Amino acid sequence: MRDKQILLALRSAKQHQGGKWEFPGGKVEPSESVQQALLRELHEEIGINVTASCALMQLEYHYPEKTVQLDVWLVSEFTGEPQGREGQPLRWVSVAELGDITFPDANQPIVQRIVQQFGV
Ligand SMILES: Nc1nc2c([nH]c(=O)n2[C@@H]2O[C@H](COP(=O)(O)OP(=O)(O)OP(=O)(O)O)[C@@H](O)[C@H]2O)c(=O)[nH]1
Ligand SMILES: [Mg+2]
Repeated sequence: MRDKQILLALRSAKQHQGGKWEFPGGKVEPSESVQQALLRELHEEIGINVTASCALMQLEYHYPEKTVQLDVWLVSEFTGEPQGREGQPLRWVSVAELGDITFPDANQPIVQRIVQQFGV
């Protein structure tokens, strides 16, 4: 989050839940903590260095083809200017705009929480 706006990235067509907007991130590797994965994924995918973050929520969602456990963190400070380092389009949206965006089905409670916590 920066200046009350939230950064989203477009998942590529060939990824799971492709063509939908995501909160940037990725899978935790066996050797690392969730915090380490957060820092690594955001550096790899959008080229930023996270300097302040806090846990927002955890959830589990059963897609027909797989189950995901999402550990969602709010990044409030970072250095570097975000860029789609894997060619993915990025966009900044206000909390009010979140309702108009197509997210993976698992994300509904995350959007609700952000609106609760940061919406007007
Ligand atoms: N990053 C991210 N993943 C999400 C969100 N919502 C959601 O259901 N997911 C699911 O969680 C999983 C995250 O994996 P990922 O594709 O980001 O993992 P990754 O960066 O390591 O990339 P990979 O595709 O190379 O394995 C995917 O199955 C994705 O569909 C979201 O908002 N952000
Ligand atoms: Mg990813």
